[in-house]
Amino acid sequence: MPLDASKLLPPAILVETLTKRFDAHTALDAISFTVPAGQTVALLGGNGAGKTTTISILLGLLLPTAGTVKVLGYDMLTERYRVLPRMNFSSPYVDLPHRLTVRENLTVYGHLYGLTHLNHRIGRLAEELDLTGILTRPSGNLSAGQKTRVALAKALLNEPELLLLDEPTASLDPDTADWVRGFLENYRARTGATILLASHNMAEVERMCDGVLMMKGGRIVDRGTPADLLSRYGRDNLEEVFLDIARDRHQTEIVG
Ligand SMILES: Nc1ncnc2c1ncn2[C@@H]1O[C@H](COP(=O)(O)OP(=O)(O)OP(=O)(O)O)[C@@H](O)[C@H]1O
Repeated sequence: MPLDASKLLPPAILVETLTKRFDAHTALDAISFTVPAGQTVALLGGNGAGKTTTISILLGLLLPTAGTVKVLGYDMLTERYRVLPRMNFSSPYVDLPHRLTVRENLTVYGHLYGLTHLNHRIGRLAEELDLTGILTRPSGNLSAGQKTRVALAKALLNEPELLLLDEPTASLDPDTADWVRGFLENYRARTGATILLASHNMAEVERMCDGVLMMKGGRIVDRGTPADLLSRYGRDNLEEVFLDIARDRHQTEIVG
């Protein structure tokens, strides 16, 4: 039987009893989950469920109130510097400086990662992501689809082993969104990278993800493969499962 290398690696993400409070508000309430190396896992949940807070803590942008976060085997509180070069993220809510051209932005980020052969790397990503014609355009003047492709190029500059994506296809037309999903699937197949994505698009999650973490009110209220969840809730698609969870219609009421 062939050996599955991912089983020999530490989980890409290990989160134990992670809590985040903003003053009196508990945004994350002692959540625990694992993302095995090489898998694509979705964080799902309604507005305010805690998805962005989780991703921000995984990136080291927010400090947890309590709990443990290990990324690629290292503690994010004490050994962040070891893992940051091996991970990256993309979010439609984080804009690149508007006045810098696309090439200038990618160059600045490439230097932050200490990358060598940066022009070659930018040229290659520009070809893959169809950016060659807009490298000299100011980043502030791009369409949503172009901005998403530039943000992905930024996220892939260091060829990350772990990619965190906050709503990777938000505000894209169906054709561009489909292209982005295909691109990410190819990236994962080529590099063996792990992807954690927050999404409101259930079809995207069914297509791309091995695992789903359903969040609500700062807790993980259900989890499993998309197929597990469909069968447990007796539903045909994840959108219906999502609505069942959002509206507190429990599996037992639906199935049994
Ligand atoms: N800096 C902050 N200060 C105070 N409260 C915050 C802060 N950041 C997030 N919150 C609160 O924490 C909760 C979780 O927010 P978070 O942004 O993680 O949700 P989300 O699941 O990403 O939602 P959405 O789908 O709307 O992006 C929300 O109630 C939010 O108002």
